Amino acid sequence: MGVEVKVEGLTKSFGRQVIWSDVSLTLPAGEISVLLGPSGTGKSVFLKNLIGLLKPDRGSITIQGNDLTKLSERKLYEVRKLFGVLFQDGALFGSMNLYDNIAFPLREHTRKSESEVKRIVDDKMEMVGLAGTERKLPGEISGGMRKRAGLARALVLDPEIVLVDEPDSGLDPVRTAYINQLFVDLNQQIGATFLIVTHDVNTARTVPDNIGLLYRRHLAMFGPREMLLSSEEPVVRQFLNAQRQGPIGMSEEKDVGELEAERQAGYEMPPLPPIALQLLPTDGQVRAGQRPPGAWCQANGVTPPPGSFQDPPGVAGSAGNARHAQSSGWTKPAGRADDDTLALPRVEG
Ligand SMILES: Nc1ncnc2c1ncn2[C@@H]1O[C@H](COP(=O)(O)OP(=O)(O)OP(=O)(O)O)[C@@H](O)[C@H]1O
Repeated sequence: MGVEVKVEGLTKSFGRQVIWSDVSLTLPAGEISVLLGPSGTGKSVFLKNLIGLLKPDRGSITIQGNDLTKLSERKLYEVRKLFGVLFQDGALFGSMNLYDNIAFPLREHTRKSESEVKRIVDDKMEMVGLAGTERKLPGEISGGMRKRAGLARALVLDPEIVLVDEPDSGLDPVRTAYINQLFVDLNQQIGATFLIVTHDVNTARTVPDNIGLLYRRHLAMFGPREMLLSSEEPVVRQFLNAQRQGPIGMSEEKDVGELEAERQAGYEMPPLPPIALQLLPTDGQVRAGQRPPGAWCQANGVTPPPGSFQDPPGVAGSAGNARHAQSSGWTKPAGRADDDTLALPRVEG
């Protein structure tokens, strides 16, 4: 399950306002990718282009050999069935209970019997932890539950590609952590290709296999998580480390004067923080797209920042690392203390 999405030279404007131009990236089949960018850089517009709700000015979006930008409305309707989308607010119908909201795409797009619909809805509600809330109305539940209901609805047609727009908006950090874990678990269970649009740096640091950053109407960088988290590229470094110092200003980019003032004030970019361990599925299995910690750095001769790939404080006995080791063939080199810096993956044969 999960299909590749290949975007080449995509450009979108509204009238004379260019939102972004020449965006090229490939979402690898079955992997989780995150798209970051300052507010207003066109991340949501990018998602809407991917599902054909907006038409780009130029460029192509290729899925299973079809260029979505060139499809007829009828063919596009068919290809859209590959997608499950979670919009920012869950986009639930306020007058329908959760069961009917989640059943809606099945009743609308398939000829399944009501007993079959019930089986699928029950299954998806269980997957997102909402079993027992079928009769609740969207207005009676929390924002986090609404998102999970929206997610269940996005899953009912068994999508190959799941698009998520700002899952953390309006959620506290704990609920954000829960929903992030849910994405990892779902990716492991259904194997779909995930693209998550977010501003949340912690999500970007711990969830995806790949990260992209939109900035100044371009895709500044897109690639494996470890590549961006060890990047010295000023924009990438500033954004991923949530710093004030760097080229991104209050309203998009800083001008030359602001940068010069910053330089004269002696501001320097702090050292790169450690690369966190990537979240594992809760059942301890490794997702198909998951790479062993440090694999990209090792393959590319990059020394990760000190302290990388350690368990977060409070995880006794390096349980997380042990789980990585167990399931990915990765081992911590002998003779290194638990609080030592980097342990690289074992290179096979
Ligand atoms: N249908 C539309 N017509 C005209 N302009 C639009 C339309 N949709 C979006 N825009 C403009 O495109 C720009 C990018 O909007 P978008 O919502 O994609 O940004 P974003 O990166 O998702 O922002 P945020 O992180 O704040 O949600 C904004 O200037 C917005 O006003």
